[in-house]
Amino acid sequence: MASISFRNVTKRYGDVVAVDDVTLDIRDNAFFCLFGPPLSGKSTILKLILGLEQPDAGEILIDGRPVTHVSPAQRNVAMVFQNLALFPHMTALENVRFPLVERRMEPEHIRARVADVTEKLHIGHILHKPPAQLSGGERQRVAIARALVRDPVAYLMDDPISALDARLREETRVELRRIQREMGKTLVYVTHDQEEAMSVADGMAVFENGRVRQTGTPEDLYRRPNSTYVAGMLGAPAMNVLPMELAVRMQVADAPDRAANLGVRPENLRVGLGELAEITEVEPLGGFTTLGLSLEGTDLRATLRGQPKFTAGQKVGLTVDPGRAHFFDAGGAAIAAH
Ligand SMILES: Nc1ncnc2c1ncn2[C@@H]1O[C@H](COP(=O)(O)OP(=O)(O)OP(=O)(O)O)[C@@H](O)[C@H]1O
Repeated sequence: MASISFRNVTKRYGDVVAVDDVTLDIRDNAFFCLFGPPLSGKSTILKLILGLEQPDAGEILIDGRPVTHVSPAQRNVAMVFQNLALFPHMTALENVRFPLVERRMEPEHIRARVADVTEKLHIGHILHKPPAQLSGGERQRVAIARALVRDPVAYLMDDPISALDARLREETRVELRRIQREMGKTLVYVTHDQEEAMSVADGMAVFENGRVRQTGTPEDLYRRPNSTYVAGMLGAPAMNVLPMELAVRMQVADAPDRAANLGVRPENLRVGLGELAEITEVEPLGGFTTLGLSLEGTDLRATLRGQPKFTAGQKVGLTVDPGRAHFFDAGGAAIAAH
């Protein structure tokens, strides 16, 4: 079990600042997501935790102890590599046992550890098979079992399910959530998929260009983004952001004087009778419908429940759900409503 903290950590590769003055607290036993676009520094954070890279400045603590001079092996943090990293000539069981055999552990201890981990991962019935005879999801679980059998203090995953198709991804992330809870271990998980991060994480950090823009629970970040950047990264369709000159036409109350832009999530935009905006697109998605709207040339999106009877070309009125408006200053920082 372990908490992991970064204190003003910077890591450079030549002129590139991969991680820029990052301060971060990952609590013990958390499912913590590092979320951000490509090249924003997420994988470098994992390498720093593992000890494969050293920070140029700042300090990393595992369970409150600085680890700058602690070797990767002594840190006892496990990286769960993707399924390709399984040994193809070994059965699933031999793969899972491997880290313990390599450490010359007692056979009795190995048996007990392997039984415990394979039971929690529900892979007892496939242990006799070689990786080539396993499905993508099964291979992933065997890879996780091999990482966990060592009993690390925390485990790390770098975008582990991005190669799977959409349905398998959904199933696997539910499974990962269950495994993490049952193992009772800190999991640091890199993803660039906002839906994945929102659905599995108890805590997350949103990255931009090596910097942490905001940390919190997914719900916190969704409800109270500190900037247009974070607001735009979470939620699909993305939050609508429009200049206050336009927003006043929707009669938004409580706008602070400094507000330069209004942010409103598609599900908080009310579409009704009126002449304010024009519907440009109707996208029925079963349980809900997404509308494309044009407000004086600015494109907006609204998400409505069910399949309301709107058609493209129709004029409509727009208002914002009370208390659901976000305000941002000219630099994109969030400001509180009056
Ligand atoms: N070994 C390295 N040598 C030089 N530059 C590197 C090295 N590793 C990472 N970088 C650079 O550091 C920055 C951050 O990269 P990193 O891989 O941490 O981002 P990421 O958010 O994990 O991206 P992705 O989602 O694409 O994996 C990038 O500009 C990258 O090119």
